[in-house]
Amino acid sequence: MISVADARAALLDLVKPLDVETLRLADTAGRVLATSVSARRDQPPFDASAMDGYAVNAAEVEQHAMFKVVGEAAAGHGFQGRVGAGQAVRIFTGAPVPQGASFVVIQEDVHRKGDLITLSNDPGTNSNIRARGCDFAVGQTVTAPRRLSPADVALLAAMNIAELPVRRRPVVALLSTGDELVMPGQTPGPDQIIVSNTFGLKALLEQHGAEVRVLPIARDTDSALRTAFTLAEGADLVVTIGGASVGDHDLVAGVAQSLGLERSFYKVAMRPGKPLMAGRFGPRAMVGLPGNPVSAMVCGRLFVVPMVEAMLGLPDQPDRLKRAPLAIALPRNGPRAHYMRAMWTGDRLTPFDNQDSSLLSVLAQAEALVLHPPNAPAAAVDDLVEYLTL
Ligand SMILES: Nc1nc2c(c(=O)[nH]1)N[C@H]1C(S)=C(S)[C@@H](COP(=O)(O)OP(=O)(O)OC[C@H]3O[C@@H](n4cnc5c(N)ncnc54)[C@H](O)[C@@H]3O)O[C@H]1N2
Ligand code: MOO
Repeated sequence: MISVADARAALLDLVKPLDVETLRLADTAGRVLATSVSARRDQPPFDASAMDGYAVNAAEVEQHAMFKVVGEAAAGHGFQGRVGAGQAVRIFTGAPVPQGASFVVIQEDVHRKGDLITLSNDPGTNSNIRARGCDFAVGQTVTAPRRLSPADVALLAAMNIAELPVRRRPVVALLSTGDELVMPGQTPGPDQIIVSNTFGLKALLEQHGAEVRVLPIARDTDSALRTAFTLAEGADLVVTIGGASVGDHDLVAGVAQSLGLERSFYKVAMRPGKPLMAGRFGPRAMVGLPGNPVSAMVCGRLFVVPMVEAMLGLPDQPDRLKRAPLAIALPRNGPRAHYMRAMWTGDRLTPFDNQDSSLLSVLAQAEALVLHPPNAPAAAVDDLVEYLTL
């Protein structure tokens, strides 16, 4: 058995950043920017009015001052002349501030009669002008690698970048094995259950940017597994679920090795998830997840998500554990790192009583995984523990 940290390092060794593709800006949300890009313009490209009102020379602004309105500046239609002494230009939000003007008096502070305005209220000291380039200036960069948020996409649009270099999404083939499994919506036999891990992992990995292919469930025979593996052709990563343990029907390792898997490890000192396996499988990586549903999901979160991120070219961020006090005591731990499903009780964490790795109802309620390290002594109420937010 190897440690969680060694398993993580070995898994990251199996993958590398994928190719770069160019996409239209509108298709890039959630994708990972592969090369830094720079603004092609200043924003705003001119000094712009932030309010609807009247553009005047700041030196002339005082309560009761009067101006003659000589023209109009609207967004998309600037005023072409110059604002002279005693003059004002009617201006709207987003319009270029005309030459000669340096202050926008909001219309609420103005009394207008015909072409004449009087500053009826104190206009204050805020000029209501957004200086050219105050948002960003030409050449300002958005630095890669970066997963693009909706706000990033808006920023890149404003920078006039219509196409972007992004990493190809890693294709992950998910292969569930077991005679007991049927798809949701089917009628299970008396000894059967509904496959669940595939759906949880698909959701998890898609959330982190993978393109997931769900392969048909493989029966517990060598030939069914062989066929299933051939369907993973073209994937960057094959993830098997189940059949990883030591039982007579746990065939995954044997079949994969007969097809050329170079195993890099088998078994990790953790709970849940001990019978985790991984290796290089021809041109792709393979991870064999344990079948117990919580084990598969926890290993997916701790190990497969970082592999997806590495293929997307994102920097390795060893799961940054936070610390919080315990709401209940914990017994001493054995030799495996225990990732305990827990929920918040105020600002303290309460691991669930039942940590069995089959309990999806507990996992679904859990808000955090509390890490009880290998061979840790018993922990008391209010002792600080490390945790990972789910
Ligand atoms: N003698 C030993 N037995 C077991 C050991 C051990 O060390 N010695 N380890 C246990 C641990 S820990 C785990 S975890 C499991 C892992 O077993 P497998 O990876 O071989 O998984 P299966 O036996 O195929 O299934 C376990 C359990 O999970 C259900 N399952 C499987 N796949 C799915 C799926 N896609 N969706 C929903 N549920 C699934 C399956 O029906 C079983 O109930 O081994 C222990 N045994
Ligand atoms: O390692 Mo198993 O995953 O505890 O049920």
